[in-house]
Formats: sequence, structure tokens, C-alpha cells
Amino acid sequence: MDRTASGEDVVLALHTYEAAAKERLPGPVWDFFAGGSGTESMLTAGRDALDRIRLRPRCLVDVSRCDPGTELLGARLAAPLGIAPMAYHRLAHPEGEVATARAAGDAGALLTVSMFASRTLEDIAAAATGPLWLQLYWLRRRDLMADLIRRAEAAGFRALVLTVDAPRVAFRPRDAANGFAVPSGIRAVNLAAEVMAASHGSRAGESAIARHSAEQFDSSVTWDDLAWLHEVSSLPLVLKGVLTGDDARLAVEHGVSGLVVSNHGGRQLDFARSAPDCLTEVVDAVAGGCRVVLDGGIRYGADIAKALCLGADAVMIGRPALWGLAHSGTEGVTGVLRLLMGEFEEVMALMGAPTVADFGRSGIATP
Ligand SMILES: Cc1cc2nc3c(=O)[nH]c(=O)nc-3n(C[C@H](O)[C@H](O)[C@H](O)COP(=O)(O)O)c2cc1C
Ligand SMILES: O=C(O)C(=O)c1ccccc1
Repeated sequence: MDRTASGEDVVLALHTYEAAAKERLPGPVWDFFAGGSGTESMLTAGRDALDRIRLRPRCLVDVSRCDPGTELLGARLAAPLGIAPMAYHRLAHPEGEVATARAAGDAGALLTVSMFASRTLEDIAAAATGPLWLQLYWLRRRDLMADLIRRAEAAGFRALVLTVDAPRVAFRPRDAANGFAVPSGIRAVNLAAEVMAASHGSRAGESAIARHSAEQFDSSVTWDDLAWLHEVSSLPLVLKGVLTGDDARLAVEHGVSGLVVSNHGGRQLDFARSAPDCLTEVVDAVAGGCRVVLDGGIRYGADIAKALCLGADAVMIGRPALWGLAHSGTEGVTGVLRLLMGEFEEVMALMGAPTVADFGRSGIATP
């Protein structure tokens, strides 16, 4: 905690939440949150790419009123900011996704709920006052996917997010070393217990998350299978984990409404090109044919500005939301979102960009 001159406790930087989460959480849970795949080369790649980008401000623009508000797939947002899908929020706080949903609503941010959420879609929707998207992995059991989608539609979710960078969960050395398994009191409650069984029960030297994905994910799906999703649901479809212009073009041809350019937080393909480095290629390829969101290493308001300059419509944060949750539940997540939004509003003023439409390629320089 930082302290103001008048002695109040305030949180002035995201790393305060990170430090608190690390202190509070059991070691293997911290490792599951913080860890990456393979050599963990991708844990820093996105951050490094963002740090290399420098801002080019304009001056003598009227910034007496800056409006960070935007619209994304039909939803109003207080800023171009959302929370990326992450499994099992109850690992961070007993209220889990319900606390996260309240915070996202309070702050006016988007929340993407993981297929492996630890609270029911209905409870999450009841707590939410802002837009919700549902993330899916493609399971062998399509009947369970269809059931989940119907429930999400009934609960008012606004889009489906199919994660396409994880035909299976990659080898993550920390989870393997810890024999990480989801604790028995925490469950992916939106799916039948029998398809989740492999996620529980620790075995030395093996991650139960990886074991479960190898057993339950359908790694044979291809572009043609997207037709099935369009048949099952009329909700807009977003693909998460696209990193090339070629796939971005295919996505638009297949009726996709949005893309999340992402390295999955450094947890899937090791030695990939970083998501910020892929953004221009993807934005150019879709040529306005769908919305584009960036995630991975977003930690400052300036990162939101940089992503917008590169042509993204919005960004999502992953781990910082879990840090806020571990720090103090709803209040912590609201604190994280407001910190980033406050920084972004200041960057708007100092950049001479009073609306999100004022950010463009001329706003940045890359070496
Ligand atoms: C603990 C954890 C669980 C995650 N679970 C999922 C998931 O269920 N589905 C998914 O598409 N991505 C998942 N992700 C990836 C995030 O959606 C996101 O791409 C990434 O965390 C963004 O990077 P950041 O953490 O640096 O902000 C997970 C990430 C973490 C850290
Ligand atoms: O997507 C992930 O990164 C992840 O950790 C996860 C968790 C549970 C099931 C599948 C993947």
C-alpha cells in the first residue's frame, strides 16, 4: 500500500496488487497464474514490444474534456478496456467471477468469462451490470458446448470468444514441477463433472490442466467447423489467439466479428512473435472487416493508447485482474480497472487526443 501526504492508504500502481497477490496466494496457485510455457520466453515479449513503442504527442489541442468511452460489438464501455478470460477466479478469491463481474460493471469495462469459470454463468450475469462475453475451448463433447452457449444466450451474454491458440494446453514447467491440479473445492461449475475430472487430483511431475486438455479438447477442428458455431448461435463470434494476417483474413471470410491478438499471456506457443508486433499485420489484413482487440502485458494507461495507435479497438488485461481479486475481491478489481482508466485519461490529455478516435499510426514511433 502507498500512503498519501494526509496519511490515507491508496494504491498508486499495479505492482502493489501484484505484490499483495503473491504474498497471499499459495505458491502453486501463484505459479499457475504467473507462469508461462516452455522457456517462458513469451512472458516478457509483449511487455518488451510495448515498451519499445514511444508516443508522439500533439499540442495545443482542446483537452479540457477527454472522453475515454467507446463502443465494442454493440456494447458501451467507459474505456476501451476489458478483462480477458481466465479460468477459476475462485483460486484468487472465494467470490470468484461474481466479484470480478461486479467490478467490471462498476468500472464500465467488458468481462470475458472463461469456459472454466468457477461460478455459474447465471450467478455471474446476475452480478454484472456491464457487457459479458463467453470464452470457449472446443471440447470433444459438442453437446456440452451447445448447452453452455444456450445458457449464455439466456443469461444475456453478448458474444462468444473461441480460443484458437490452444488445441491443447502447452507444457508449463512450473505447473508440471508443482504437479498442479485444481483444488477439489473449486470447480468449473458450468460443465459436467465427468468432463472436468482430469483437472483434479495431483500427480507428481504432471500438470492436471494439461492432462485434462489433452483428454477433453478437440484438436481436430478447422475453419470449416466454425459453421457449426454459427448454426448453434447467432451471437457475434470472436477468435482469440490469431497472430497472422493470413488467419485474420480467413476469420473475416468465415463471418467472424472480432479477433483478439494474443500470445495467451505467454502460456501457449513459446518463441512466437509478440502480440503487439503482430497487431499492424492483423489490422491491415481485416481492413475494417471485424473488430480487433489486443491482450498480453497491458499494465499502463499508455499501453491502451499504443494499442489504439496500432489500430486496435480495445485491450484486455489478464493477470492484473486476478491480482486485484486476490488483493481485495470486487474492490481490488475495481481498483485495478480504475487505475488503468485514470492513467489512460491522462495520456489522452497529454497526447492531445480527447477521444479514442484521435489515436492513429501518427501517434507512435517504433524503432
Ligand atoms: C491464470 C490464467 C488463466 C487463463 N485462462 C484462460 C482461459 O480459460 N481461456 C483463455 O482463452 N485464456 C486464458 N488465459 C489467457 C488470458 O485470457 C490472456 O490471454 C492473458 O492472460 C493476457 O495476458 P496478461 O496476463 O499479461 O494480461 C489465462 C491466463 C491466466 C494468467
Ligand atoms: O488457458 C489457460 O491459460 C489456462 O491456464 C487454462 C486453465 C484451465 C483450462 C484450460 C486452460
